[in-house]
Amino acid sequence: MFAKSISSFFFARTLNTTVPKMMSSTCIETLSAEGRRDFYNSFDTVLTDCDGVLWLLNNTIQGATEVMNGFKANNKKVFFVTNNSTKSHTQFLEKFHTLGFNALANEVVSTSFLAAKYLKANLDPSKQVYVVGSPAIACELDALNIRHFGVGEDYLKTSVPTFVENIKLEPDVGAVLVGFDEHLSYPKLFRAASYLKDQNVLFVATNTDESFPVAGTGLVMPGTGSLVCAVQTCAGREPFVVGKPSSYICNVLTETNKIDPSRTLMIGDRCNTDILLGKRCGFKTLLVLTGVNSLKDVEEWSKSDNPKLLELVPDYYAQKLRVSYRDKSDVLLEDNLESKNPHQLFSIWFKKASEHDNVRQPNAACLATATKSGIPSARFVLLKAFGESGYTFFTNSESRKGREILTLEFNLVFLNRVFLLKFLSIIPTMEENPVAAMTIYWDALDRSIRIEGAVEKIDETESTEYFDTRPKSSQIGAHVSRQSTVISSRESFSKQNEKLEVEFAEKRVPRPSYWNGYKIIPKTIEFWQGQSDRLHDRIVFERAEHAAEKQIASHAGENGWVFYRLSP
Ligand SMILES: Cc1ncc(COP(=O)(O)O)c(C=O)c1O
Repeated sequence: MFAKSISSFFFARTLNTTVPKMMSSTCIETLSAEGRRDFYNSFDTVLTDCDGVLWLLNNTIQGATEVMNGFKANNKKVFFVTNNSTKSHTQFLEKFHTLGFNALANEVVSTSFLAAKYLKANLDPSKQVYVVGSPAIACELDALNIRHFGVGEDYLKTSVPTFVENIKLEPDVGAVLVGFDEHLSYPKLFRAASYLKDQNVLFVATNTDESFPVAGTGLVMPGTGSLVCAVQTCAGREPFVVGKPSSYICNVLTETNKIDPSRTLMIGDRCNTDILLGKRCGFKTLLVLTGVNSLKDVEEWSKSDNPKLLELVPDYYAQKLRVSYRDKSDVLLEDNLESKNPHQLFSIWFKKASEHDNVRQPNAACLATATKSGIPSARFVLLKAFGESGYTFFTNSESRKGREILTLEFNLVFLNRVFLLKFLSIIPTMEENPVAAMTIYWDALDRSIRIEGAVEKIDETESTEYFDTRPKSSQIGAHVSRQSTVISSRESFSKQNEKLEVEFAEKRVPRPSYWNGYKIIPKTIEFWQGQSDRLHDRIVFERAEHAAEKQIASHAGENGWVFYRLSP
């Protein structure tokens, strides 16, 4: 039978990502390949949030490393911006490397680092900092020679009145810095509020993330925002926040880097920190749905007329970070083609398309035919088998394509005088031109394959065998439809269908003689792959004898094929 039957692919495939439409956010995953390319080329700097975008706790979110490393490989400037103050710069860098991200020290921006930087610039050097926070903050303050105290346990060991009687405040505190502190206690709040009573004491907070969902548990982890709020309430003052959504981060980044806001993308999972930062700084914003906020949140905000909520709506959203563009290193090179036999290469590409969630019908192929005088026509058919012996599709031989690809077998019949009259009564003019071109395009993969060659009718027993495997409704349809002829109405056609359904209810439906399989015997097979920078790849396989005739400089393929590259 068929060299490689692909019948298993054609019925059962459904698109399993149904992405709702929104008024003001664009879903990246539903953009065309061209649209994704335009999006990809619209920025050259990327700021990404970490937790919820790149990882969840200590586990990388699948696809994130490829995307981030791909940005860098494509010469995009990348900054990893996290509100998490519980790790020092060095600890973050270690985490990035352990999880496979190619991060450099100057690309990692954490709030412990930002807070230390802010205090270095604004604190009187003779003063010290009271820290409600983690050892990571202490580490960053040490690195900039800023004196500090307060990190660690400080629990109430006596009654409150005794504590109040005995408390001693340090005389030279110039700032109170609040970050994530697992030892937050009444004495710490007491001290912080008391230092902040002096309006000259700076009040700095790393970030204000309220809480985090603990994935799959229903638990809520209080974030630094709740600690900051406690201090803020008793101190009666608002802090200066260094973390997202404060644009302080951008001031720091632009000190040493040239950043064009209109060509910068901010990626995040939380809208009131990540997306808001992007909006405030004039960046493009992309929300990924792997963390805090959901599409439902965004949909609600988009409908609101509250400007504060509308500001949280991202420009783009995606289910997750994944490679939807092509990395510069992912090019088709003559030396590393997955096969030098075009049929095998077709098979490899076809398998990939078939396994892709967003390719609904991998075997839909546009078939172009032409009349003898060269008038072209094209339509989609389903490719049912492929391989060395040809690329097979089935059709009604009396349809327009059927008449145009009228094969040698019909021509011989044509020479027979008896059949001549019968034949001419079906086809008034001679239209045959038994060559065809077939093009497949897989948008989700940004790949296309073009096949050109002579067309042959396949053996009738093969057509019957395949016809017998089709659903009964399709078999009856083949009898009802005199393809490409004019019909008076849909109704008359449906009636005929109903009639045949009754007639064949208990019977096998025979293959109509005019329903046949055809195969293109490829002379050339071109493999096209889109590239983000528009330098697309085109590799053409051609039978060696034809290429030799044309004197094309080519590479040796397998099984009598050669291949060469065409300019895109
Ligand atoms: C204490 C703390 N603060 C802030 C964050 C938010 O980090 P990001 O800005 O990377 O989402 C986290 C995430 O784990 C955290 O644990």
